[in-house]
Amino acid sequence: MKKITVIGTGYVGLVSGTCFAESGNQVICCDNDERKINNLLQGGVPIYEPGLKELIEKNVKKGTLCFTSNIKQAIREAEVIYIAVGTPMSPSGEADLSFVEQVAKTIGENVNSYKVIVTKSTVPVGTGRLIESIIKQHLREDYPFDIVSNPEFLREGAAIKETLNMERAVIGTESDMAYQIISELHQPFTSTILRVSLETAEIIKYAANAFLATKISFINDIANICERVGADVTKVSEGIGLDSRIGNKFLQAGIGFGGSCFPKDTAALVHISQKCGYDFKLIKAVMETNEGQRVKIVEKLKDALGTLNGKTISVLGLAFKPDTNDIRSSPALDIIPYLSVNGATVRAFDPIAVEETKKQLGYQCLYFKDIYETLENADACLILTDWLQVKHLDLNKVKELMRQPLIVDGRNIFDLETMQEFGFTYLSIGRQPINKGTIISKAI
Ligand SMILES: NC(=O)C1=CN([C@@H]2O[C@H](COP(=O)(O)OP(=O)(O)OC[C@H]3O[C@@H](n4cnc5c(N)ncnc54)[C@H](O)[C@@H]3O)[C@@H](O)[C@H]2O)C=CC1
Ligand SMILES: O=C(O)[C@H]1O[C@H](OP(=O)(O)OP(=O)(O)OC[C@H]2O[C@@H](n3ccc(=O)[nH]c3=O)[C@H](O)[C@@H]2O)[C@H](O)[C@@H](O)[C@@H]1O
Repeated sequence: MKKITVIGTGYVGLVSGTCFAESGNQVICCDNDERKINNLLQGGVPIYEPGLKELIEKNVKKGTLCFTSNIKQAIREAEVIYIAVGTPMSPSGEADLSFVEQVAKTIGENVNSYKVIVTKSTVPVGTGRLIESIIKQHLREDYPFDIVSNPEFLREGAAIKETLNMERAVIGTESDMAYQIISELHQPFTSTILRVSLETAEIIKYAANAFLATKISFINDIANICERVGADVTKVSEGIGLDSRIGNKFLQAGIGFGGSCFPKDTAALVHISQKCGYDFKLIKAVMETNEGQRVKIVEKLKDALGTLNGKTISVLGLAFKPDTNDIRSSPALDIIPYLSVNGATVRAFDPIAVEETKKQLGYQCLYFKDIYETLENADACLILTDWLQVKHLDLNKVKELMRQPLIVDGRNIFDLETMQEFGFTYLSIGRQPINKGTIISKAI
């Protein structure tokens, strides 16, 4: 049992802290956002993540998990301190380290015994050393401490499952004692623990995200070729994915990657490489392809409708992917304002991300939690997130509700034969259009 303080109670901090409590440690999750902490103290959970609420309730009840905005006190009580604050993209594309630096200073000022200080936030190479020097600068007395990089690989929507059963833990540190402590913390979650240097651990995180982003842009480029040559990208994914050297994951073509990490981390990696004098052309191309996918889907829609002006468009999905209410860098945030500015009325559906989207887009669209209500009298349906509710749509009902049966699908949810059978005009990614140019408007 270790006393752990997690600084930053967001997606990563809250999930990690809760899972460390579940595996038998005494955990304090702290944050400088008092509203967030008050909400947690009152039993609320600021994010939607399957299984999280139950695990928080269980561990709070057991007394192994608590929340506070008194960060100084939480630092003093800890043996292990996890830094899990945000590292957002700055306007230049670089990772903004101001939250990390601020936390390092507060840690330095409050260290009162030996502590292991672990970075879980995704940070550019060299940040571990920077944290070490900031802490040293602010120490009140000459207390010993060790620095560790322990990057996070969880996926939103599967965060609890993937933390309790992680595929691997990467621990970057020079200290044998710190390695011992952090590897013991991970033993309940995985037997695959890789010990590396601080710098190697930091770059492993960026390399992992950049590689996954590359797979997505690669298949999207192949999808764009498929459209031109009459092939089907879903079959191409299957065909190449059967090769165990390639694997079938992250080969789903569509509107490209969103979320709080791939866009930010690919941009940060470009800066990391520039800083060390390397021109990482591949990752720049990955980003360019990704941006192009959002434009392409809107072009397909415009092309099918003739004009956006005066049209009613039902957008299905606001979150950047299913099972999360996270809308950071979600395609919907770019696409809805574009449709609206160009004269369309947008009716948007999402099962859980409506409140978050309202905060950003306000009344640029009408919001619905009922998927069928969203589709009433629509000239087109635009699928942006592969929610289960979208996959399970009753297509007969959809056809009845819409003004004309036009679906533009950014996630390749339906098979072409089904859409042909139901008589939709169906435009997807990397596959042949169905009934293009034959939309028949219903008289209403
Ligand atoms: N969201 C994800 O799925 C993953 C995120 N990461 C990385 O983990 C880090 C955190 O990401 P998220 O949890 O998504 O961010 P988040 O924005 O959800 O949470 C960060 C939290 O840190 C708090 N904070 C900021 N400054 C603080 C300070 N000085 N003192 C105390 N608290 C402070 C904020 O109030 C916020 O609650 C980022 O570096 C991200 O790249 C890594 C893997 C997965
Ligand atoms: O560093 C992070 O924050 C995390 O980033 C991603 O996790 P996440 O952003 O939660 O979501 P993913 O499931 O990876 O999806 C990212 C985006 O790629 C898109 N995607 C994913 C897979 C695919 O085949 N095609 C595709 O377009 C998704 O729709 C989504 O917009 C990584 O998968 C995690 O390992 C990592 O820890």
